[in-house]
Amino acid sequence: MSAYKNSVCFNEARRVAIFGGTHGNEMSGVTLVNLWVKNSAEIQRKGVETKPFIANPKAVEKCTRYVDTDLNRAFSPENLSAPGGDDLPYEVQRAQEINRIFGPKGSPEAYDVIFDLHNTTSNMGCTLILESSKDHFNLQMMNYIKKAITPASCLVLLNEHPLLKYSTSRSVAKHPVGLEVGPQPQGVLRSNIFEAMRVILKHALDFIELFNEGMEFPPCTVEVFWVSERIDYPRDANGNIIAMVHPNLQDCDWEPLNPGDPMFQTFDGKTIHYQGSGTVYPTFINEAAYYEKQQAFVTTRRETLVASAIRKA
Ligand SMILES: CC(=O)N[C@@H](CC(=O)O)C(=O)O
Ligand SMILES: [Zn+2]
Repeated sequence: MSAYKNSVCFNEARRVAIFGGTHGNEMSGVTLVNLWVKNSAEIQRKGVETKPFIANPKAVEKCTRYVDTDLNRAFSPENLSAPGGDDLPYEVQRAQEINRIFGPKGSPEAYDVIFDLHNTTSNMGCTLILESSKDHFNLQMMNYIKKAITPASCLVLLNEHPLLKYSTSRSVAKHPVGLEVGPQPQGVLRSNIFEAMRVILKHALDFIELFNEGMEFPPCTVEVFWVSERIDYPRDANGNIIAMVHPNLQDCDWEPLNPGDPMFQTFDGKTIHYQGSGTVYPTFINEAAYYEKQQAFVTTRRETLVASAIRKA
């Protein structure tokens, strides 16, 4: 039957959703999803039902990240089972609603794939975000997309960390995929960023169609950047920021940062150096939405993962 030994089987991915506006001020995803709600021809594929969906309509209306609390942190078991109805924060109510429509999270009824479209103010380019190093379906999808968009490139950020992982909107699906494209200011549309996002989605949906048609994908390797540490801005005793991202680091997402390299510049011009033990790859450098989260950037380690061959069950 299979051309490869140890091929991992997955069910066909028949139910796919594309979320835009999980954050209401990230305009590429909001705009693409609104377009596709009007006319979904571009995102339909044989044997797949793809649903475009505005995840946080109230935040989109106000062009703000969220109304009460960050929707992309709201899908914890506690929130999803919280009683309280109308008294709950808006985004917790919305998370419960999304979980009813696309989940329940962790159940066999859940959607197969959710693509969640985000923009960053950081100079990250095209970034696909995964939550598990063991999801061979998603790893194969990453390999397919990377090859398909050559000579353009996209990197894979793996957010699998006991403390830094958070409960995302897309985590409701069996195979959650984040797509983060930048740099783009909040509330702004840039054509290059919009088009880059659109192209990635096209290839991702092509992959799903091919998989459902029975194509087998041979074993491969995928380079990932594995989240390792959150770095906050230097602060005074009152919690106020006392330094900015150093000019040598600003916009240098994914470039190696070595012990001793400049990291921050204080308001009186002093340089603060990176004190880690080895080379890391910083990303989400100076992301606007992360000031409230006490995060100046996140460090990652570069690793090569092996993806097993996959085929449909
Ligand atoms: C800038 C931004 O919103 N980034 C996303 C990343 C993700 O989707 O995992 C977030 O913090 O929710
Ligand atoms: Zn976002």
